[in-house]
Amino acid sequence: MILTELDGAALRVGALPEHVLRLRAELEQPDVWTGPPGSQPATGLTVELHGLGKTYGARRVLDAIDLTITPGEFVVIVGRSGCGKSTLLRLVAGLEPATQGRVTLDGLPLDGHRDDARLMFQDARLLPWKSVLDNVALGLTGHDARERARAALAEVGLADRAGEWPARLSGGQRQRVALARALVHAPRLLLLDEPLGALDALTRIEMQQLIERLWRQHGCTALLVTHDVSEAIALADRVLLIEDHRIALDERIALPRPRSRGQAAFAALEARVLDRVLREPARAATPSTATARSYPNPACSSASA
Ligand SMILES: Nc1ncnc2c1ncn2[C@@H]1O[C@H](COP(=O)(O)OP(=O)(O)OP(=O)(O)O)[C@@H](O)[C@H]1O
Repeated sequence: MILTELDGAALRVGALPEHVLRLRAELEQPDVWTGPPGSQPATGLTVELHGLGKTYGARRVLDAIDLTITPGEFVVIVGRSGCGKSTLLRLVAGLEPATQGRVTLDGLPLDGHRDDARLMFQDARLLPWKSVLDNVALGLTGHDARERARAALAEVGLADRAGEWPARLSGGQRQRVALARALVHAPRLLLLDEPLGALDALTRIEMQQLIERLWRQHGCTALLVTHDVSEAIALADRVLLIEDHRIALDERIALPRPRSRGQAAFAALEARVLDRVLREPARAATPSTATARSYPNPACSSASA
């Protein structure tokens, strides 16, 4: 049952609300391609960081980071506030230049923002004077632009809200529109900067499940920044911890999908990663030793970045 965890949460507050039942039906659709008719799922980009560093004036944020993200992988970045998570995402998005090293996508040096990499932020950033459909269709060209936008809205369960103004949607619905706006371009890389940070707990879990399903169907590579370790364990193939300007932990999450927070292995991993994130940086191991080797876990394998 996909929504065991959601059911559990809902049951604690009473009967399952109608929107949860609707979402359950949506999520339990077979895992088949639901993109625009005639289109194909994308192939995820390979993302490589070679000695990547960033300073703002005298402030060093990231230092000599090496990392390879394989096509279709879902990588989640966690770490204390201000450690450089969003900075890393912006560098991979080509929104800012690195001050040291470089990013390559499929082996090609990144040179500014690319159309096949799409971003989603905590704030949906919809244009309030355009309808939901026109927001999703923004930047699309061709006679079938609106049809493709409609298909993307259907993918996120909002086909019936196409003509609405963004202001009339809930926060969760606005984030669904933002997700549709990203996916309509068939991105090969999806960059998610704390997109669920402002949502309530139940909506957040719904959105995690939606993102996971659509990431799988679309076949893109995904890089997500979050403060929420539970969200990281729910979604990630790998969880990276940024600490002291470097990747201090690179933990492979081998739990089968879809995942449930009710599983003992989930809870154990969450507790272990959270414990590592909260450890005082001064007492943390150096990047070369702070791998899961210090935290043996039969369910997971891990490697230093
Ligand atoms: N444009 C900028 N100019 C100067 N300093 C910046 C700039 N952007 C970020 N910083 C600094 O870089 C550091 C890392 O910021 P970043 O936003 O990447 O952290 P974060 O881990 O995403 O934080 P949070 O979890 O609080 O969102 C912070 O000290 C921040 O003040």
